[in-house]
Amino acid sequence: MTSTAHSTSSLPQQQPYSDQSIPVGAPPPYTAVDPTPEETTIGTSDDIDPELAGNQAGSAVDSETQSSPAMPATQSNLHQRYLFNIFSFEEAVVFAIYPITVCLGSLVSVISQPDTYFSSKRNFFNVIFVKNGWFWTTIVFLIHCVRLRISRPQGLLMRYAITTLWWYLFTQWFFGAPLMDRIFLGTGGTCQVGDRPSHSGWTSVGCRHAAGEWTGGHDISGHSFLLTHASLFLWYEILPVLTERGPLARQINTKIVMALLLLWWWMLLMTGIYFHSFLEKVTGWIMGLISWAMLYVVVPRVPLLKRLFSVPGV
Ligand SMILES: CCCCCCCC/C=C\CCCCCCCC(=O)SCCNC(=O)CCNC(=O)[C@H](O)C(C)(C)COP(=O)(O)OP(=O)(O)OC[C@H]1O[C@@H](n2cnc3c(N)ncnc32)[C@H](O)[C@@H]1OP(=O)(O)O
Repeated sequence: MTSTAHSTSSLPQQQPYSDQSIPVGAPPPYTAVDPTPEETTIGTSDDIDPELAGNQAGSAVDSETQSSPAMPATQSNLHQRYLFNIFSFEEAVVFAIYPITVCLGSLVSVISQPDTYFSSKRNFFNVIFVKNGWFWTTIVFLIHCVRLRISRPQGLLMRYAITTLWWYLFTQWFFGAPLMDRIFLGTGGTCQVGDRPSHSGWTSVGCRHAAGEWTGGHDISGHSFLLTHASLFLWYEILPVLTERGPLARQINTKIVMALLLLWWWMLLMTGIYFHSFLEKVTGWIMGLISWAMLYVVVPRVPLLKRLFSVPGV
């Protein structure tokens, strides 16, 4: 995600993603306006369809090795990065949304906790959407992907696989009980049925089935985790499309992704107001950063991994 300066005399149509409706030979919609010999593009060459890139995509231009010190000041400012070179401006904003929301929700909860539709665990959006949150995130991610024209989809599949794996290990199964339940039990938590610890209470799901009370340990907020984890994944996949402001950004597919992101944000705010302690929500948020940090912060800085995962926007 570093700013890139490609010599585009041989790469006239590099773009992060291609719209299938754009004819071959049409002007490149996702390159910087006012192209210069040192035109700036967003996206890895691995994502580019060779058809649209004039069969030059295979020549894998590495954005880090190609960064030109001679890049015009106006363009380099446009792609300025912040905080140890981790964030572009848009990424910093997206990243900040979630800790701010957790803090805001927690602040509201201290002031007052009004009884509303969303204070009920049985509310429609919780039961249908968040409780099946990875399913919906997957569907919406597919909706985003089907309109992209990507020459080598392995990177995209691997990014989804890693993100899914971390969700699975943390919330569903980690060689037995999921990580979030192991942390709860390891910090002194038990499943109390009546006044006795239950033997079926090795997982929060098992405890619920035994009509027990999951109590005593550090109960990391699964909602805080899932909503942060899924949102950062979707944001980082869609940001290159949004920041280019091309035709893809106006497609219904983009709007569907944004609608789910809005719902995830709202539900995180509700979690902030009505559920868990502040520390449990903060640790949920931190755990929700792990695969994002790996895929979108570490991977782009290791050339081999960067090529393997072809992270968009990098
Ligand atoms: C050219 C290509 C073309 C391709 C075309 C292809 C087409 C293909 C078509 C189709 C393919 C489809 C493929 C799909 C594949 C999908 C794969 C999957 O992913 S399947 C898995 C789905 N499973 C999930 O998604 C589970 C997600 N849920 C979880 O992980 C957990 O439930 C989690 C982490 C969300 C929460 O766990 P907690 O609820 O037990 O724990 P806490 O968050 O700590 O909450 C404690 C209590 O507080 C409430 N709470 C917290 N925040 C709340 C809030 N905001 N509102 C209400 N209640 C809240 C909770 O409800 C909970 O209550 P209480 O214990 O249940 O009674």
